Amino acid sequence: MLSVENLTLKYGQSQILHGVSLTAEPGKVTAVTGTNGVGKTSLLKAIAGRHPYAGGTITLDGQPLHHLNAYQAARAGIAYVPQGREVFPLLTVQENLETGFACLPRSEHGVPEHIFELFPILKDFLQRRGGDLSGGQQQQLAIARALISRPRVLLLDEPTEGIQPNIIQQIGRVSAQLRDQGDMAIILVEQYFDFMWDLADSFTAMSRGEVTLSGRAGEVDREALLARVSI
Ligand SMILES: Nc1ncnc2c1ncn2[C@@H]1O[C@H](COP(=O)(O)OP(=O)(O)OP(=O)(O)O)[C@@H](O)[C@H]1O
Repeated sequence: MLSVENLTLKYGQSQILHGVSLTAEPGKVTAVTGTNGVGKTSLLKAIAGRHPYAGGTITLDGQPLHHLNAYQAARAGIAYVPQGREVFPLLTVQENLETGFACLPRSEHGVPEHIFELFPILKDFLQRRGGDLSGGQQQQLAIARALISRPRVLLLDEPTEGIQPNIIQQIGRVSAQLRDQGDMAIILVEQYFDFMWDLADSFTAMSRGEVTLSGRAGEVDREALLARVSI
């Protein structure tokens, strides 16, 4: 289980996160939501070692992760699919996937076949450049690349943004499949309410760097949560 406690984060002098706490259990999708600029991406960046946090603790299965950098976080089992995907446009799909090997020992350098079962289109396009894929295909590639390291925690930052409905459905199905395997905790930052509502097992809503509502599916009031996502 990933546990974030009382996390604070700053960009220079401006404090963005003010004591955020959440837990993400294996076999569950934990949704983090809120309007633009409330600090959702900053929270994921802190967990993924992409930006230092000022205070608080992050633990994975009870072990404190002491201010890891991105490489160390990946080695610890945390995979991050950034908003905007960050696919390398001039590298092929194959090469993009291989960048996921960076934190693995050489003996584990191989693209697991189940990745192509999740995203069959990638197998057809292995030699195509990342930049020539559609937005939806790039999102699939970004998720596939994150899965290469067999993470224990998968961080998805607005995976539906700018994606057509049929690919959104596929990303929903894949996320549910990964969740149902039971060994991976998924944190989903999302503003597309229905997608998140249908998929997630628990919800955390943020406003101005603080958690304003959290709870499990079935316990959280839909309208109260919706009000925190709508502007
Ligand atoms: N590198 C940075 N330097 C300074 N301020 C930043 C930086 N990155 C983000 N911010 C600011 O921090 C705040 C939170 O940004 P963040 O991207 O975490 O929010 P968000 O909830 O993910 O927003 P969105 O839904 O628009 O992606 C915003 O006010 C943003 O302008």
